[in-house]
Amino acid sequence: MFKVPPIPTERIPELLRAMPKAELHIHIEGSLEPELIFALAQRNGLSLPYPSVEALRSAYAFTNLQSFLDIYYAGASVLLHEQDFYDMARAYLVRAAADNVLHTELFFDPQTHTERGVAMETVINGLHRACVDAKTDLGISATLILCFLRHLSEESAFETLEQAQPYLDKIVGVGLDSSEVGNPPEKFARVFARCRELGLHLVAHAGEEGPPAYIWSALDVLKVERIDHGVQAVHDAALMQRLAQDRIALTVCPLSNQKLCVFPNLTDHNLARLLDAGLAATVNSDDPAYFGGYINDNFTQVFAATGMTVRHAYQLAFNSFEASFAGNADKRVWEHKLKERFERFMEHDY
Ligand code: HPA
Ligand SMILES: [Zn+2]
Repeated sequence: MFKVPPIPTERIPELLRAMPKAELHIHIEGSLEPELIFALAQRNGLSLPYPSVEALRSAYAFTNLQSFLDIYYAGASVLLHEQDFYDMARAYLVRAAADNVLHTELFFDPQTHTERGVAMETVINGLHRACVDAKTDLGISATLILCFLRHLSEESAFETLEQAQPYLDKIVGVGLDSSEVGNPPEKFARVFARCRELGLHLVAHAGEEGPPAYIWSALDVLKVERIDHGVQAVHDAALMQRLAQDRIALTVCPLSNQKLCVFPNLTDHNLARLLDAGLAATVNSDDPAYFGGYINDNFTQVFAATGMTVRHAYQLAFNSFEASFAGNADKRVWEHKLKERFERFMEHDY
């Protein structure tokens, strides 16, 4: 185990921003800033039910997951053409590179678009082109994870998989998102089994608002490799043991949890408790345009609120590389860069 250098506490925010990291839980439609929503609406000749950027932004006051999802799907309705998807992903990737993100796995929700008559090809080609360009000119590696909307039917998920079939070389895996409570993982057992046969990686949102039982079934029925959110696992000791033993990563999103009232305050967040119990937790932004911050804001704010340590910082960044679906050669390079960055910090080199 890497011996973390004794970096002074007051330099932790700076360290958190500078350290290399991977982002594994980011809905690309949730990176759509109000300014870009308005620009795309204008470009596409659409009118919005808000008079200004400020009016739209001030509507971002959420009480739970559903209150957010309603406005999130409305925002995504300005995306029509391949270039729109490209521009959205490009804006996020530029922002992520500035936060020292070396690798990211972008969630996208095709049903939000195909239900409005936008072709799967338009969605995937636009996002994929942004990923290719980002590797070349930003030096950031980016891959795509197709998410099924769990409030829709199993039949719709199968139809979506069918539409994605010609583009499977452009996606690394599938996930499950949208309204959790009342839509348990079991509903998608067969479609996940099919995705597994196709060689795709599998993840699912579970235990954000839903019970530990949904995390168990994401693991045992869907056979996912990571759990998105998973913060409700602390209510089940046997589940905590299982997650720790199998090194199942949790992609935790502190500002999202705060904004959707999963925890009353950021000071109540259980991230340190998850790490201290030996779970492979990571920090992510979820929907940064809606929740008030990108990945570095998530890191600095949760550390400031809960008093986590340099050891936690190292562990979180290490976990993010380890839990990614990148190849082992890339992981070793990133982990080496991480160690080096921590060591250089001791020499006051920033
Ligand atoms: O945090 C989330 N949970 C479920 N679905 C979502 N879709 C975007 N963000 C989320
Ligand atoms: Zn999410």
